[in-house]
Amino acid sequence: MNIPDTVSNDLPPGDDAPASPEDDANGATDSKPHPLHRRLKSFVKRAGRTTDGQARAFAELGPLFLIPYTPEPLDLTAAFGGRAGPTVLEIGFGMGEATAHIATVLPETNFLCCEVHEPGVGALLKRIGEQQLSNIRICAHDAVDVLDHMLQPGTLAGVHVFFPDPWHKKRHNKRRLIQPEFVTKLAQHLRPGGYIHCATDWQPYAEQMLEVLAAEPLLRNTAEGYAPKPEYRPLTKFENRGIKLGHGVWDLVFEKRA
Ligand SMILES: C[S@@+](CC[C@H](N)C(=O)[O-])C[C@H]1O[C@@H](n2cnc3c(N)ncnc32)[C@H](O)[C@@H]1O
Repeated sequence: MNIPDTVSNDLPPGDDAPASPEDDANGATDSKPHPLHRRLKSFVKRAGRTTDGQARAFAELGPLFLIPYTPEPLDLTAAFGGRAGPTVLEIGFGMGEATAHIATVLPETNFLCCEVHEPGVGALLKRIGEQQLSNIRICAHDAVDVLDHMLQPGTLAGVHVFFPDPWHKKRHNKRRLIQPEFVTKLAQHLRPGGYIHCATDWQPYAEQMLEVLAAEPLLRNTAEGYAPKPEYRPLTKFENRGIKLGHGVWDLVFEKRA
């Protein structure tokens, strides 16, 4: 199926958008929440126009590939049309370029992919149609809720977190996805031998990732320090642009201990 597009909406992935209390629908503002009750809010919804092609993909493919968020355990095999297979959770796929590539090179794996940016969801649906992908399902919802309410501990074969919002400013660092409590939660949801693969082009965040992942007792590093880029992860347009500007990229791959 080839769904034509009319307007390119291949925006660079979201960056350090200013956070304000109004952005924060659930009230996790910068104003002193109790640390034990602070809820991770790792994104600010970006504006963005859904193209005609993306809208068509929503209408035609949404019913087949979108998993609605409900705070109840998800039957993963049923969600993938009866296809039992290892399931990888991707958090924040942006426009889905890497996601679609990886789903093609790892056809036996089921990918449950979370993204809150609507044009990105449309873009991935469009790629699913164009590339005839059957091993992706999308939950257009906060991955923190999905993990908390829809996924069972010990079930995931892997977690992909590629170029998560870096939240550069010190006072926004707490919005970073890769921080101790969330990594513990991710590790608990992995099956033994399952992996977490993170990548970033922001060195201070890479350093934080390495420190936090290495400190999680359920995990072990598959490399000494940063990992070589696994073959399945493609160099995206965004990453190539960065590399041309001389920016570094750091991959981290940690495995759940048996
Ligand atoms: C900087 S972009 C990177 C996108 C993509 N992984 C890439 O490499 O191009 C980070 C994305 O993560 C999404 N995101 C951040 N927190 C999220 C969450 N808790 N649940 C789902 N998506 C999230 C944002 O909407 C944004 O599109």
